[in-house]
Amino acid sequence: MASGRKFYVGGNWKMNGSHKSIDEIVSFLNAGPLDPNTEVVVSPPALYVEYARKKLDAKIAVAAQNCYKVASGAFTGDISADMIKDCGATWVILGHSERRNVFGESDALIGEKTKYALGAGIGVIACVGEKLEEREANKTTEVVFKQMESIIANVSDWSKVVIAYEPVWAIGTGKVATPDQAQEVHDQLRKWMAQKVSADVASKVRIIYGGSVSAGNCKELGQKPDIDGFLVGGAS
Ligand SMILES: O=C[C@H](O)COP(=O)(O)O
Repeated sequence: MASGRKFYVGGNWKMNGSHKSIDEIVSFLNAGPLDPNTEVVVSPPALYVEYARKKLDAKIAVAAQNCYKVASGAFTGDISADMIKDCGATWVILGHSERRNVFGESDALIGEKTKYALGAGIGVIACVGEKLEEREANKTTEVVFKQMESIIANVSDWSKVVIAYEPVWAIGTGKVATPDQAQEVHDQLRKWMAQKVSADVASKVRIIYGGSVSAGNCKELGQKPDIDGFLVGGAS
């Protein structure tokens, strides 16, 4: 971490949890102590967003894991940014690799969702990342920049966006990117942002890393100058 960007740590619980397990995590988190220089956000499944929000201390923010691109309508099974806000959460994760690769979400749809969520007053954790075969074919930046194009075209307020670089090959595999591998992509992303958006936005936007982050490896990763936090799955 460097240059005044507040460290950001998100816990993405994915499709896991119950009232009982959430109660346990909430008591642990509420008991703290939390570093006041770190923004902490937890992301329960949608059904538990409001429950977690009501139980957690105000110093811990809540994020939904996904939402659709409009306020309401005939979209069975989905939720909107307006509903997330109504339930007291302030962030949404969009473009997670599981949404892209399991549910087939496109860059264009993720861009539209980003635009709508920001407009509705919800912050966006925008996820990008390459698959193993793309990294092995030296296409990491090509892939990540393409995913980013649809996001930057839809951002109205960069102070409400956190970028999560999550190499797909590192997610849930125990195969964490080395601090140098992650730093390299974060640095390239920040330079790309400086060119495509502005030097000011590039210097202020938080770029967090996700993919097999644990208590054991987070310290070394977090010391890299362009790693501004984490999106943690299993370990959260
Ligand atoms: O959103 C979190 C990422 O998918 C990382 O998951 P993981 O920590 O289980 O590898």
